[in-house]
Amino acid sequence: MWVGVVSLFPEMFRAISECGVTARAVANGKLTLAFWNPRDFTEDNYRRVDERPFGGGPGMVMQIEPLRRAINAAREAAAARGVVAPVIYLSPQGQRLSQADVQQLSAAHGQQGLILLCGRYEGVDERLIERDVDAEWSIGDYVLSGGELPAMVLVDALARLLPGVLNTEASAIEDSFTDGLLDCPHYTRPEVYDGDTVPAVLLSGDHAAIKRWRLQQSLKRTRERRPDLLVGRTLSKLERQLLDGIE
Ligand SMILES: NC(=O)c1ccc(NCc2cccc(O)c2)nc1
Repeated sequence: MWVGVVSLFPEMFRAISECGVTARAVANGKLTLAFWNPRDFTEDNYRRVDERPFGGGPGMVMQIEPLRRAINAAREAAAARGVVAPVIYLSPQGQRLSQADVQQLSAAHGQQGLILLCGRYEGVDERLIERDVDAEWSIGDYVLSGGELPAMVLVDALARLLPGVLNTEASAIEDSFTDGLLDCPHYTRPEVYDGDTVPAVLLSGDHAAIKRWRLQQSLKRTRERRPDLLVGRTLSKLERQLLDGIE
């Protein structure tokens, strides 16, 4: 998967290109990150990328031209690789991103690519969004100092869905729970910690019982913490029984 990033702080992305699962995906060529800094596409001596907002008010707004030039450079690089890459803008005004959306984005663009536009300051001139942005996404209802962290969140979530990035066993587990439920509790050694034991079923070796227990825990945890996730969800007969506490 090829991801073009338009950002004033490309060095921030070392957090995913140099650490963990995403770093391995970059190292083995499953994920490619390429960067364009709007400041390199300025023409004035001060390399201006922002200006005061028309109509007054606090903060600054990112100007159209450096962003357009950076996006066009990213588009050319994508085209040179035969990749058609939509431009995604991360902002609090975007659609709330869910795992289902990540799966859809992965299915639609996972093998191709994306261009991620990271805003700073109070955001970008609306005319840039109208002309060049294909989709606007938000990772949550809070304001951050830039779109870089949301962009890394999206890249991380997409990278985990790429074939071979997670070991097959882990991704199988992930799939069974990312079908809209919260994850079950997890335990590992020691078996007893300061008097606290591990649920016996997990030590039983009865894989059917373990699978049932984990599903029941996910369902109960989801009902307790995120009942909204169960709204409109058709439960299987087994899920209904497990939720109602019938072992
Ligand atoms: N919730 C998010 O995905 C998110 C995204 C970006 C961001 N900051 C940069 C920015 C960008 C645009 C407008 C704006 O007001 C702020 N903060 C939060």
